[in-house]
Amino acid sequence: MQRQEKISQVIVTAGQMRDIEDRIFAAGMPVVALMEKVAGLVARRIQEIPQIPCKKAGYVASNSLLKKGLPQAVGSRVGILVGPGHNGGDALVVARELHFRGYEVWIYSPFSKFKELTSQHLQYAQSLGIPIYQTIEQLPDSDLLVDGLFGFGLEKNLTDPIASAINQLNELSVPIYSIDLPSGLHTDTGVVLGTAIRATHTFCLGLWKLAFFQDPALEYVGKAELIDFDIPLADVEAVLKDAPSIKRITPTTALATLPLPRPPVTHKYKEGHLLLICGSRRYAGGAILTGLGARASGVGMLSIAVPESLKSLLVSHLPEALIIGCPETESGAIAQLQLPEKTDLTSFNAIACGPGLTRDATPIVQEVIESERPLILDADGLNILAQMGAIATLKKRLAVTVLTPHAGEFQRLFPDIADAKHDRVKAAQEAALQSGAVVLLKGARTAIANPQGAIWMITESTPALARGGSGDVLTGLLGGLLAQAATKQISVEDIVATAAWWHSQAGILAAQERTELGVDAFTLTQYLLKVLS
Ligand SMILES: NC(=O)C1=CN([C@@H]2O[C@H](COP(=O)(O)OP(=O)(O)OC[C@H]3O[C@@H](n4cnc5c(N)ncnc54)[C@H](O)[C@@H]3O)[C@@H](O)[C@H]2O)[C@H](O)CC1
Ligand SMILES: [K+]
Repeated sequence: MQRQEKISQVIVTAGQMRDIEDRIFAAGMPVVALMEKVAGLVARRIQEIPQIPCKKAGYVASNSLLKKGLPQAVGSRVGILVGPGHNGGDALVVARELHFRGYEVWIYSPFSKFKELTSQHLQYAQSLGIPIYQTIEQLPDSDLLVDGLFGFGLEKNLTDPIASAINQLNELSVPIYSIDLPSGLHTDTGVVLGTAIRATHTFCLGLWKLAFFQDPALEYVGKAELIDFDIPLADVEAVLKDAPSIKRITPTTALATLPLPRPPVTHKYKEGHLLLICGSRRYAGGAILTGLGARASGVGMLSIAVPESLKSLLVSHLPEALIIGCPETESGAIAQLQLPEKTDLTSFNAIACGPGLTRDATPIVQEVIESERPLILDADGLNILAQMGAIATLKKRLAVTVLTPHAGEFQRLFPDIADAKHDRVKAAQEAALQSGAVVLLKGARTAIANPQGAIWMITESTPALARGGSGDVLTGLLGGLLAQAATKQISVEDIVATAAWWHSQAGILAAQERTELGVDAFTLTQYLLKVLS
């Protein structure tokens, strides 16, 4: 794999980034030189992005310049927000470079103490005649702001005057480009420390920081871009070797698994046999959507257990599947798993259980949990598991379990684990460690954790997927892939991460073609294969 691809898959905490940086400095790279290099790259990127100056400037960007995306120094007034640490130092190098490129630059910095290097850059900027303001009221109009207030060194809540200054700067209708991460976000949890810059664009330096993929940060980072400044892979590997890895799923990693390879000579049972257990009289549609998700996975054989009264409906939607009509409760839930003759749960390579079951199907969920087959639990499968006591029940399982909760289901499953909304990555990690299951925690950015503490992040998604039934599609898709993986030597974690990536990409593609409003769960099933074609 190419260095750049490897670098783009890594996600680090603030502590790990600092350790990597320390190794580079210890090896002889001067701090000054690194700052110069990094901030130089940022300054160049800022010049490449076409600016649309604010109307008050009385300057209208020429269309031809915008179309060509050419740098546009003349008329661009740039405000540089400078903090006390090295993030501020980066910003001052950017200020100096833009000044020399003909931009009209001013600096805002309400601090009186700076780190040594930052202080030197500030002094030089002043000597160049770049105006420096300490109060927000003094600031002139600008077409663009560059945010270098805080980077990964911020740990405490922001207070006034800086907090109210940030709030006022956010109110200006001026694009804000943040250096490393929007000032005010916690680098690891993405939590807003009092207040934070709402960036239009963020240049993440060197390696992706965890905050970029935590739900609370998403509305602050804008368009995020990694600025690769040639960190040696050996330093990254040395720092991360003993820590549980956190990896982004990129198209390269997902497409290394998809489409699952098929030998030229095979038969349907060699390509995986999946049992879906889903649906009730009340929630019939969920069973269809789960089945359609499984269909897109290419699974060799699909059996779907539903309440008897849903059988003909399922047959009409999924003629290729074996539909197993089961005796039902008065409420219309599956009362008993009545598998065809000569079949028992060991006949299946994987079982996916939950969508649309209702809680009346408790005995069925108990039965599959006791089986020794790879099992995916979703929706009511998770709610029933929560009632049974998730951790104690899962620990007894002899085969792999994959849980696919959203934050609410997660809380019911693992009430003693810290709030999944606060630090989703840590929450998923803890749940997997304690239960021995693979945990896929759904959210704006899905996190997947295995019992060894490793994490996979789905870093691209769309709010179009926040819609009833889209989780059912994922469960079917994942089930189909898991059943096939059993014969193909692919790890469960890779399969789970791949399924989640595929599902998100289908949502993104469908939203591009049909708008975010046009991605109902049935439509989503129709876009799954388009992602691969
Ligand atoms: N990672 C790299 O390889 C490179 C990073 N660079 C840049 O450096 C920053 C990190 O710099 P650091 O000085 O460690 O931290 P910050 O600039 O984020 O700020 C810390 C600074 O702020 C003070 N402080 C902390 N919390 C508060 C608060 N709530 N209120 C007020 N002041 C606060 C603290 O005392 C420190 O003085 C990284 O993000 C990059 O932008 C390099 O330039 C290049 C290589
Ligand atoms: K920043």
